[in-house]
Amino acid sequence: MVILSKPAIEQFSYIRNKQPAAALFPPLIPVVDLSKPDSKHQIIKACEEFGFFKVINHGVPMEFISRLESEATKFFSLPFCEKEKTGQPKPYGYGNKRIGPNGDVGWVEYLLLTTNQDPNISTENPEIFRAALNNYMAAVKEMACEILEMVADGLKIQPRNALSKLMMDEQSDSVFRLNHYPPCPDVLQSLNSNVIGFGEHTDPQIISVLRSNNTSGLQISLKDGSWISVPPDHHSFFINVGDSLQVMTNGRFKSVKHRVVANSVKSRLSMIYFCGPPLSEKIAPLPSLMRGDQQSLYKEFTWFEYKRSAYSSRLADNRLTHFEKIAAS
Ligand SMILES: C=C1C[C@]23C[C@H]1CC[C@H]2[C@@]12CCC[C@@](C)(C(=O)O1)[C@H]2[C@@H]3C(=O)O
Ligand SMILES: O=C(O)CCC(=O)C(=O)O
Ligand SMILES: [Fe+2]
Repeated sequence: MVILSKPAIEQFSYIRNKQPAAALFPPLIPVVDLSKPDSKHQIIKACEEFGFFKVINHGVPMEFISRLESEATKFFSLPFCEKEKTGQPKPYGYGNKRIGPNGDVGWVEYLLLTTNQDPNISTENPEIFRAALNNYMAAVKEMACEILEMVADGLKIQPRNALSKLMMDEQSDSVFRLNHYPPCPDVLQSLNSNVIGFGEHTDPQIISVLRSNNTSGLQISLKDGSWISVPPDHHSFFINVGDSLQVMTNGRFKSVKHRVVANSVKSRLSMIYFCGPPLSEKIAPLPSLMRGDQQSLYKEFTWFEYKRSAYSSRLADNRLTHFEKIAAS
């Protein structure tokens, strides 16, 4: 049995201030069936209202998903000293509890990988892990590309690949993350508060494509500041609008604030493909979305500049505000 001393208990973050609870009947998370002809309109609506939606009939073979899940489970079950051999996430590698370089602490361990280089994961059979990763990432990338083309279509942006080409570019700075949230011992879950698995934040990229096992924990924040739990569904994917897409739509879409709370019984395993543009890409509202003399709400910046700023500010900060033009008073 593991006995946790008081200082060890105190180092984790809890949800202290209870935000307004979502209404008695919280809104249902939009579900987009990618095989339906009107899915682009549903995507636009969901991006405007929630910055978040679930996709079904996505075309990613269940076999690819299960294989990667099983490889990731094997990896996270290794003793710490084995996992550590993968190297720290500087920027890519194995991380434990410290979420990113800022000292934010979560009840989580993870592998952070780049999507355009074979990773060096320390497992018994790295070749099998790599093959599972490559199959999964290629299929998810294709689906993400299709979704971004539907977004462009739905917004009447020309050409259709104006958004998708950024993540399809050879130089795209996309990242892939495997998160493992072990069951959190009850001693850490004090009355009325939950241990944080991953602190609240928005994803800085264009969109993120998330798949998890059947364990709950993911929550999204609604426009009124309340939080709702996302019912897990291991057959589907969840799409987050990221900060970059908020800027490219000049604020018409909002990036979704989300977090993960620890579960006391089951472990949660999530795999997330973060679709990023090339580092040198200018992140700015798409010209075809700007009507008449409409101005950009944001200053000019590149993905490199935004990423640097996101990594140096703390998780919960509304980091896009540094890039907003100050409204004339
Ligand atoms: C505290 C952190 C940890 C960061 C950077 C910084 C703020 C936002 C985090 C994320 C969140 C989305 C995925 C990720 C890969 C990203 O791009 O931004 C994460 C990154 C990391 O895990 O390194
Ligand atoms: O693990 C999850 O379900 C979400 C984690 C997350 O938001 C992230 O890694 O950016
Ligand atoms: Fe996230």
